[in-house]
Amino acid sequence: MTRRPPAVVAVLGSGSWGTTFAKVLADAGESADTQVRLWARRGEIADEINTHHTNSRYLAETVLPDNISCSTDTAAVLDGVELVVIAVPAQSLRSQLSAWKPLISPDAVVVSLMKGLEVGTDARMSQVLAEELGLPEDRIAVVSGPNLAMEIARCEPTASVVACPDAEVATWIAAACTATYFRPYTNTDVVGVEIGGIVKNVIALAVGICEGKQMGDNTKASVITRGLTETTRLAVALGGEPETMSGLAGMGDLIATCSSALSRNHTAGRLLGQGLSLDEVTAHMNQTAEGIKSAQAVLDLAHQLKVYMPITDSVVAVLQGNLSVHDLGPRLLARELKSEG
Ligand SMILES: NC(=O)C1=CN([C@@H]2O[C@H](COP(=O)(O)OP(=O)(O)OC[C@H]3O[C@@H](n4cnc5c(N)ncnc54)[C@H](O)[C@@H]3O)[C@@H](O)[C@H]2O)C=CC1
Ligand SMILES: O=C(CO)COP(=O)(O)O
Repeated sequence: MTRRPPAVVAVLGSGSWGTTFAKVLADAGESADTQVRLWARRGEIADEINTHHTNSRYLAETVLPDNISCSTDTAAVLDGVELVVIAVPAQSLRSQLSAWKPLISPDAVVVSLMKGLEVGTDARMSQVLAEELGLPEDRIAVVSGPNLAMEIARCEPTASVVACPDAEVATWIAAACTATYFRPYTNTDVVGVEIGGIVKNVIALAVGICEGKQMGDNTKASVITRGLTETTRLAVALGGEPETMSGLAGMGDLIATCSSALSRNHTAGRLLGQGLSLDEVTAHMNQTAEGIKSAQAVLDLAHQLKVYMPITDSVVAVLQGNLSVHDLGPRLLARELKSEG
């Protein structure tokens, strides 16, 4: 029997992607009169959304649907909700879950939109959710793909992946976020989908550095391609499927993120390539570039699993100040010759 759509959906996190995905859910559920409750940390964000149906700090002049409400009252946002979507910076997730756990319905499905590895534990966001909320894995899902928020806020068409070990749960979530401009595919490979979304941010830093140094398309294409190779190595070592990496959550997101000035990770890399220090880049960014903090965790996982990730290794060396952006290319090119595989 097909499960009915959720009457109410909660989205925790009113940044660019949380607000945009709330719009996707609201547009998808318009005919079913779905109500989307968005949680904001700051009252002024909630007031603007409820009054003007905009979130100008993150989405400029995008007008949000009327079936989105926003509140700083987490209990009110989560009350009785069966589908909870979380879109906060990865490094902030765990510290908030202890307060959120008693407010989340015991039968809720929780979806992560986050693309980071937790510093210190190297844990994926779905793992953090399972640990802190005590939910079975078939009630935790991930959405990831070529999903630059600003383009989606403008209703520019894209596809994405909803991953959950339970295919029926993935299908139920996908139905709840299917809009005329947003086409979610389903996958049961949570590991592969998450790793694709996490490591592409690190590769995007490298491609951004190439951009900042005004290197050519051949160079960037080579970094993107070899970046997909090392991403796939890590995903498979963690139990992911190689096919997932040639899909939307792997190659798709890598292409979008490494090609777009909208990408915060690509932008951070470009600024590094132009000679800014990491502190200067961080001060310049008013949004989250997950790759900056996740890169070391990705490399830690690679070392633990004996997975060779030379691009990630070089990005970490740059971020740590142990490698100049001018030496990143030569370091990668000077390695011993080997087969492409
Ligand atoms: N923006 C995009 O195009 C996309 C972002 N994502 C992922 O979505 C996740 C959320 O990122 P964005 O919405 O882009 O971030 P953002 O930088 O646009 O907004 C961050 C949001 O988190 C809040 N925040 C910051 N620190 C916090 C803390 N310590 N506790 C609670 N909330 C805090 C901010 O107030 C803001 O509402 C990230 O993991 C990102 O990789 C995934 C796909 C697309
Ligand atoms: O994940 C994203 C696109 O799919 C957004 O990328 P950035 O976090 O680099 O902006």
